[in-house]
Amino acid sequence: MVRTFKIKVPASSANIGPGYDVLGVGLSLFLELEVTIDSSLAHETNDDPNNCKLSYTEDSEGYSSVPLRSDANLITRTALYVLRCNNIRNFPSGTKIHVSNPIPLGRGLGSSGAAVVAGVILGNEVAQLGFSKQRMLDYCLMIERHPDNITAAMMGGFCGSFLRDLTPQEVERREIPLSEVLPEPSGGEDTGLVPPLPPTDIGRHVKYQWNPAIKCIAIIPQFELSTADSRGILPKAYPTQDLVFNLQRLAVLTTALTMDPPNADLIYPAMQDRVHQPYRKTLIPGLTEILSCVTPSTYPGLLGICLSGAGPTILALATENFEDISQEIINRFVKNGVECSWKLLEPAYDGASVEQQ
Ligand SMILES: Nc1ncnc2c1ncn2[C@@H]1O[C@H](COP(=O)(O)OP(=O)(O)O)[C@@H](O)[C@H]1O
Ligand SMILES: N[C@@H](CCOP(=O)(O)O)C(=O)O
Repeated sequence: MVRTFKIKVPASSANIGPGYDVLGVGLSLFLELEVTIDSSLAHETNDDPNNCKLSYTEDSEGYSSVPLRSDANLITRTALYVLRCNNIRNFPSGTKIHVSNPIPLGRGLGSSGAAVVAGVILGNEVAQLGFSKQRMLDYCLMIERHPDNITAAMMGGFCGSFLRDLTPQEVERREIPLSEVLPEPSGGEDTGLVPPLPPTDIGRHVKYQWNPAIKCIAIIPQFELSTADSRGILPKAYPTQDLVFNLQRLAVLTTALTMDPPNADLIYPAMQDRVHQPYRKTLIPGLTEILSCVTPSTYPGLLGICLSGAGPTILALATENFEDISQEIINRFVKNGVECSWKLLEPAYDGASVEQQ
């Protein structure tokens, strides 16, 4: 018997200004996996971690760069981690995975978060583990250690999330180097290790309302900026007044985005940040000018503007005038030698999904 199912996971924009590592909104741009498993072969034991056939549509973002070996590709490495935590070494023989990915890589639209969520769901479906989304979040957070993209991609909508304090024993389990959590890419000796199960309820979240009149304009520069590099540039400590600056705005912003009609006089200042954007400006030409010069008073319809995730994409929240707003931001990037594309997106309210076919 052949099992076929489709996994869909939304992109996400994290931080939304002051909500560094806290806020994320799922977006209407979906990573999709078409999976086929020949269950007549599923019970065959096999020692090859690369026995599944992985392919991408030719129009997928990163088509020419993402690895197709399942112990090297982020989606399938993540799935292998879930399988191995549950005493299953590899994909069933005859597993085929065809990926369609419209989420630009390394741009601040949660491509890695979507890949990790898709991989955990894939592992859950292949092994028929019956995990809830909340339990799958634990596996995701063992791999992508900030909850904002992962939570928005898994749960959908506009989310706030935190990581709970772990017990010393859990920290010991949690602090396993990623190389032990995920199988080594091709060439690494398969140690046969069974990774410990992740602690439960590592991440907790709430889903906020979102005024549907508020649309998400993503202005996407053509250069990649890895999230790891963009996180590495941030200070390890902050002046109290900068943290208070962000906390105050975070508390106001989560409600301001639910209000009808939307109030730009509240949303625009509430989207300011002193924790990550000031330091990332050195990595993104034109960011300083764009965040300070494109305002609701110069562009009617604009509510707020910020770096999307770790960048370089700019997220502009607006109710109208989308073309003019995006063109102004594109023009300012071009003046700094950066070419861009743009997309008009909506929140993805339902998050990740699986459709049996
Ligand atoms: N659909 C995908 N398939 C395989 N790997 C992916 C996919 N999406 C993202 N990745 C991996 O994640 C990396 C980008 O992650 P990251 O630097 O966090 O940027 P982003 O802001 O897009 O999340 C890519 O270089 C690639 O290694
Ligand atoms: N809070 C994180 C969010 C990273 O989002 P991504 O879409 O760039 O992966 C950060 O700002 O580092």
